Amino acid sequence: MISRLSLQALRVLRTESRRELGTSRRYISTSTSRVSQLSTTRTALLASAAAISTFLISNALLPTIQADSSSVHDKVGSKKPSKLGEQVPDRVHSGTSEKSIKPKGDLVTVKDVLEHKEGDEVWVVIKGGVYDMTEFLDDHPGGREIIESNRSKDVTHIFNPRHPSDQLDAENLPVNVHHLGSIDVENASDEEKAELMLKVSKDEEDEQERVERERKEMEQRGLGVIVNMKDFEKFAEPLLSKVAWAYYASAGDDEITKIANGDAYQKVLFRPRILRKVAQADAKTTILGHPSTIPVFISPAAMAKLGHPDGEVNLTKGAGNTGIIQCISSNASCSLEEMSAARQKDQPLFFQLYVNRNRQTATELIKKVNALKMDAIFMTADAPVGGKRERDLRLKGEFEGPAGGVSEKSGDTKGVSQAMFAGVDPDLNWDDIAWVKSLSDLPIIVKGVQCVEDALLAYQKGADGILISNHGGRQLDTTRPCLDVLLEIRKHAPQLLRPEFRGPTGLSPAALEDPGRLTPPPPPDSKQERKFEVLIDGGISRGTEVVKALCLGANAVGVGRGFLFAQSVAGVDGVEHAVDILEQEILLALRLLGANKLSDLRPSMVEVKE
Ligand SMILES: Cc1cc2nc3c(=O)[nH]c(=O)nc-3n(C[C@H](O)[C@H](O)[C@H](O)COP(=O)(O)O)c2cc1C
Repeated sequence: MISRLSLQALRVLRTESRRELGTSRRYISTSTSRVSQLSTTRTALLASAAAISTFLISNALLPTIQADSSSVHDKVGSKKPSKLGEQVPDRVHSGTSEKSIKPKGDLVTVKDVLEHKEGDEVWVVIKGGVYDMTEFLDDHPGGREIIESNRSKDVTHIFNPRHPSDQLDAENLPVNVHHLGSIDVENASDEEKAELMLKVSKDEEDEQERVERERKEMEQRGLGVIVNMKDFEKFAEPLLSKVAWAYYASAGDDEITKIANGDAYQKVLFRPRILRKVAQADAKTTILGHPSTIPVFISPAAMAKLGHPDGEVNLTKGAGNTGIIQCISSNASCSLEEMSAARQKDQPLFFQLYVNRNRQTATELIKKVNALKMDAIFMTADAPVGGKRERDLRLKGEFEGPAGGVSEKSGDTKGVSQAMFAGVDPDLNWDDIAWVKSLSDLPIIVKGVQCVEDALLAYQKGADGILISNHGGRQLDTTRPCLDVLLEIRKHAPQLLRPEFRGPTGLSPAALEDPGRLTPPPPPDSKQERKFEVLIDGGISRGTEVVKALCLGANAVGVGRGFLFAQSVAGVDGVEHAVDILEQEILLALRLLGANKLSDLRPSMVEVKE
């Protein structure tokens, strides 16, 4: 059976297929012997290729690059270009790469591909192109099994939702993946075509039908049925594939922290003030100096394409249209270029950095982030290794290939999450803040702070702020909810907060002395030496929760899953609707609290139940 995407590829190829077949035959045999010669030096090639291997982990967004003679400590391209798209680092293949001398556009017969079902060379077909993956097998973060078990197949429909659409462009292809030419489907027999196609299991067919049906139903319902952020999750579940749902919803072990993150906000209660003019209310703020219409940013969450074909680009567009800020994941399923192209003029974008264990690769990524005019780097520090996310692990077979299909469910295959962390440096440490700073002038935020000691260290080591986060409960389970970390910082290191937020929660003597004052003045000796922002995410789904976090001194909050589900349900419209819901809820909370704007908020407006 021919997959939908392959039919599309077939149509595209029809024009190309008229090219002379003899050439491609000659080319294939040449290429085969060349690869055989290369096999003697494979070890050496793999060693150097590993240095710049890509696909997904941090470097998914990276082009393959020539070894850079400049020091990794050089600041490169950190000055903002005047126009979007300027100063993108050169994307050059290694001059020694064999594939760079392969002619493009040659036709490879289906028969040739099928003949590689056995033997040393592992070929696959993706989006009409034939690729020799042999040298890349060990570098593939999802494991070699997924490629090996689908060798000589058209794997487009496994590839697409997990990789940026420009991943196969010459400049983004890992140096050890060789593009052999275009597949000649036109001249293949029906049997050969059938053999090339991945077998779609009944389960998978049913799932595709279910997803399409649910999407249509959702379109008919319209976004009016979604009145709060939790509704997005409810409506997203039926229209997501099992794999996507498991990946988005999963958290570490028993998911205790994930649940506690949200529940913690219930112990913070408001102390509203009355009889204040609240007709005018405004939720605008700045985050790291950049304007935002609400004090909420999109926390970086990978693999948005699992939920919607346009993936993270939905988040970029939705954020741009509503004036909020997206923090892009290192493991985004759209490329940085795709998101940059969708970015509006002057739209701020933050970038979340997983530091690759190969520091040259990490350096190139930071250079690229500089050159693409991102506005801050969020260095994720709570994920030296991936958490044990069991929903995801249980579906690992389905992640790797269609259930019941040709893909073998090997014990070594990885779920989506596990595949994500293969390249991350587990030795990332406090000195690396200085290292990142040596490569970029952008503000550095340490993401994943979970106790006051580390908040203090982040300040001491020169970070420009912290994101209190436990990765949405996806890492170490039974860590405290993020709100408790904010409370601990208030108690033991209030100097990290802005002066007006260092006072006590609840009733203060100053307020009793002047009950008409909405906000007691900041303590006189509370001069902050350096601008340092305290951000928080985890379990936030309500405007009231946003306002509570702000009363307690957070500059802004991040929302991860909420936006993933919103874009899954309705793409850009879903993101815009989510921002609208949050904005309305924040404004309502402000008004009912007796405040008109975020700068009115103070700790005295809440009380914390112990
Ligand atoms: C599906 C998913 C993928 C995520 N991917 C990343 C990531 O690539 N990098 C990162 O630093 N955090 C990642 N996170 C964590 C989020 O940035 C954020 O800390 C978390 O989602 C906040 O909790 P919430 O989902 O309850 O809002 C991810 C979270 C989810 C749910």
